[in-house]
Amino acid sequence: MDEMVHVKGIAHAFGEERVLKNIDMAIAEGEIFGLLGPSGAGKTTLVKIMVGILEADEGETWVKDVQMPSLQQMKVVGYMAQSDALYDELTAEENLDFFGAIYGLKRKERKERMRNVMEVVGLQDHLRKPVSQYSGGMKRRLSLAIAMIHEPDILILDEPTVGIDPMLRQSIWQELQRWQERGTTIIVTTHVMDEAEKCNRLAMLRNGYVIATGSPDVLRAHTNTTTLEEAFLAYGGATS
Ligand SMILES: Nc1ncnc2c1ncn2[C@@H]1O[C@H](COP(=O)(O)OP(=O)(O)OP(=O)(O)O)[C@@H](O)[C@H]1O
Repeated sequence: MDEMVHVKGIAHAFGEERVLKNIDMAIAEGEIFGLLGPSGAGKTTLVKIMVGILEADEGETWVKDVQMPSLQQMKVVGYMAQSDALYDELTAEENLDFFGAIYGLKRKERKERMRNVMEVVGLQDHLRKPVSQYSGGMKRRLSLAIAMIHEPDILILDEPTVGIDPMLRQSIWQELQRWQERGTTIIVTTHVMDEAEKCNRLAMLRNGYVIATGSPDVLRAHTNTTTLEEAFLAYGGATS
């Protein structure tokens, strides 16, 4: 199986604070890969480096054999940030159209995919509404739809289901699994254990270090624990 994302010896600091310390990670094509860790562990910083919007102080990041940051790889990656990057004064349809055009989609393609991704996130009836009238959860869902509009090979989602109700969260995960079946690689940050459970493999992060990597079953088996929470603690993941 091909490697989609390869991170080698990544280190990064903000001022004096060393946020990532010697991170190595390889993510294969078609995996759902989770970055699990408490707030401040460095998950967002790491995904920003993978996406290419932040350059690490040390190390290399490769996405499909191209070294990041790379403008060319923008079309390969769909990124959903933790804070929504939406145009409030535009409608959802106009936002999707704008981002679709940036990714080089033709008008007809944009129309078709718009409908499709808005159904995935349950917003098909709100296409014409200005984003300023969206709730926080609706904005999250629209951000996910935007990350998906160009059908990227790799979806990188930073806490995609925060603020989304359990029913919709479940249906979004089902859709992510369908995308995976079609070959999409999905990288997702979370601190929710039941979401981590849905990942094929996980990297557990704490204080800028990867403390363990493996499938949920392997991580539990290695630590002789029954839950991922217990496994995280057994690997030294106390949050204090
Ligand atoms: N732009 C920045 N400038 C200064 N410090 C930053 C910046 N971005 C992140 N940090 C710091 O880096 C550390 C790691 O932050 P990061 O957002 O990567 O963690 P996280 O694991 O994603 O946390 P959360 O789950 O709360 O999103 C934190 O201590 C944070 O304060």
